[in-house]
Amino acid sequence: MSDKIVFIGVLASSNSIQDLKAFRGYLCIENGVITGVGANETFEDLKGKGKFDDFQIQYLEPNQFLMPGFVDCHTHAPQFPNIGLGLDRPLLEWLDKYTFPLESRYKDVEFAAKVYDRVVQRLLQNGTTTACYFGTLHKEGSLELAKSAIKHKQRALVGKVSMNIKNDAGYYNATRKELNETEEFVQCILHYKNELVQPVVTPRFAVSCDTELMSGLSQIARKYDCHIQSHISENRKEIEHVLKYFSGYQTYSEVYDRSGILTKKCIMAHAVYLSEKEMEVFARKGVSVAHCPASNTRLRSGLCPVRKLLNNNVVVGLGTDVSGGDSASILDAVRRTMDVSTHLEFQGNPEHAINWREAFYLATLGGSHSVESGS
Ligand SMILES: Nc1nc2[nH]cnc2c(=O)[nH]1
Ligand SMILES: [Zn+2]
Repeated sequence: MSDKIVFIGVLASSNSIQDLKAFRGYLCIENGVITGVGANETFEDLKGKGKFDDFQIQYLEPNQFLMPGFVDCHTHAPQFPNIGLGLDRPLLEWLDKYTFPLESRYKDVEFAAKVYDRVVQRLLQNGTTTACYFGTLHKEGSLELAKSAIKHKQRALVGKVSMNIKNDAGYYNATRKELNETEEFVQCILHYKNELVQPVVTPRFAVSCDTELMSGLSQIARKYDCHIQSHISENRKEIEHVLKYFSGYQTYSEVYDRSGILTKKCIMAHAVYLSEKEMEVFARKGVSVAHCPASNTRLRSGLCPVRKLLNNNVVVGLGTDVSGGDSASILDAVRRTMDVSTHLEFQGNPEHAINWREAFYLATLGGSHSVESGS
C-alpha cells in the first residue's frame, strides 16, 4: 500500500461542544500523518493540478464516514479479565473482593504482558486511538502496558498505580518504595522517547493513599511535567470514608488540593457528587473529569450531572472504567452518557440531557483536551 493516501467521502468532527461539522470532502495522509483536509471542490481543483498523482485514492462507501479516534480518559487495563463479572458489590467491597486480588496477579510480568497486549488491541478495534490507563502497583508489569501501546501505535498515558494504605489483599507498598518505584517508572517511559506514550502519575484514590504519599506523587508529576490521575467522589460510602479519615478537611477535593494534585494536568474519574464549590475549584485549576457512565450504573454509584460540570466550565471527557464499567467501547459510553443524563432530567433536573452531538464531542475533542500534552 502507498504511504500516501487520500480518502474521499463524508468527514465528521467537533469544533466545539456546540459545533459538530459533517461535510463531503477529502482527507490525505502521508506516512501516517494527516497532511490535508478540505471540501470536495478543493479536492477536484488540487487533483486537476496533479497534487494527488502519487496518492492512492480511496472513495468511501455511501454508508461510511471518517471521524477522529475515540479518547478513553479512564480505564483499568489489568481489570479486563473481570469485564462484566463481579458487579454485585458496591465500590469499596468490590475493590476488596474482586479487584485487588486480580490486580495482585500482575506481579507475574508474563501474565501482564499477555493481558495488556490484548487490551490495547481490543481498544483499538473499538476505535479508541488514545487511552489513559491505570496499570497496577507493579512497575515491571505496568511497563508491559506501555510497551504494548508502543507496539500497536496507540496514543496512551500509562500509570503505575500507587497505594500505601493496608488492605486485606496485602495489595499496597511502603511509602518510600512507592515513591521510588513511581519515579523510576516515569523515567523508564520517558526514556522510551516514544511520541505517543507518556507516563501518568496514579495515586489510586484517597482511600488507598495518605497525604505523605499523595504529596510526594504530586511532586513527581510536577518534576517531570506529567499528568496525574485518580478517582474522586464516585460513591457515597467512599466520600464518608475519606472525610472521616482525613479529619480537618471540608471536602474530598480539598484532600487532593492540599496534596498538590489538582492541576491542569490532572484527570479525575467520576466526580458524581461534587458540590458547586468543588466544581468551581476544578474549573479554576483546569482539572478534567473522566465521566464513566457504565461504571457509575453497574457499581450503583450514582448519576453524574455532566451538564452541571459543563455549565461550571469543567473540562469533561469519557471513560470506560473497565471493569467497574462492563464495556470496552467509548461508542457505548456515548450512548450511556445520553441515557444517564436523560435519567437525571426524568428526575426533575431541567436541561440535564446531553444530546448526541455533545456526547460525540465529549468522546473525541473533549477527551483530547483532558489528555493533551501542553503544560
Ligand atoms: N471504578 C473504580 N473506582 C475506583 N476507585 C479506586 N479504585 C477504583 C477502581 O479500580 N475502579
Ligand atoms: Zn477507575
